[in-house]
Amino acid sequence: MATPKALILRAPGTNCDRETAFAFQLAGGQAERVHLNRLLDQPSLAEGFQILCLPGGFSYGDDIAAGRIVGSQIRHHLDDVLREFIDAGKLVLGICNGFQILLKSGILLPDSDDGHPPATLAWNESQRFVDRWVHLKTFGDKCVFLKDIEKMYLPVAHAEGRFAARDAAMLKSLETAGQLALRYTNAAGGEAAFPDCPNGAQLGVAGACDATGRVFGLMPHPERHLDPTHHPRWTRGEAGEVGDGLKIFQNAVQYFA
Ligand SMILES: NC(=O)CC[C@H](N)C(=O)O
Repeated sequence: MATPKALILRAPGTNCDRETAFAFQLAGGQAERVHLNRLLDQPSLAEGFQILCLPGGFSYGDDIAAGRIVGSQIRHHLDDVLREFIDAGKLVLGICNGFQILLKSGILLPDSDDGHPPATLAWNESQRFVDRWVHLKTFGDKCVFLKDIEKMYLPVAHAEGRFAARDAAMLKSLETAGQLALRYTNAAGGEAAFPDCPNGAQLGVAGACDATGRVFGLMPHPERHLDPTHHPRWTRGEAGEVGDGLKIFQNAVQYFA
């Protein structure tokens, strides 16, 4: 098919939309930044795109909770549009604030029977905004965006990133289903304690996908490690040939090849 097009959905306070659009272009796709109000006004706009991406930032100033307001807008006004998008075999990616939105909207994980989300991203255990580079490891092969990726080194920058399922049974069922696809590790690839796990997430979860593997949210920022020179120690020869984050965008674009 023709080059896939990514809709980068931005809202007041989004601050990673340009970098994210650039990432999709670098990966061989096309990208257009679309304001949430435009999509609310004209939901059929989504039909012209194959990928929908919610980028990072502080949408609506993180008021009430990070991602809550855009999450509610989607829940009440765009749920059908996104469901149709996903049912058509298309891809949805949420980065950091986008991951928070995907969980709060019920798009990534369907609500439990009592109408509440089965998992959320709570305040970091430290109660502080954490901004650092983290080691990551993938689990299973369900997630389309993580195809052929084993590990990555990416930056995180968030205050509300602690993945928490509502109870142990839910956590277990997500784990068994292979949906807890991305986890923090220490530098040796082992289990991560603070600060390698920057937020106290259950099982060190850094990213999760839906049951189809085509909807994925992650706390780290792949768009901030596209080029080897983004690596904090590239001058010491520690970076690879390309930035670790690029592969996620390439996987999305190549999915439609
Ligand atoms: N980088 C981001 O997207 C930050 C997300 C959100 N504003 C938080 O601090 O948790």
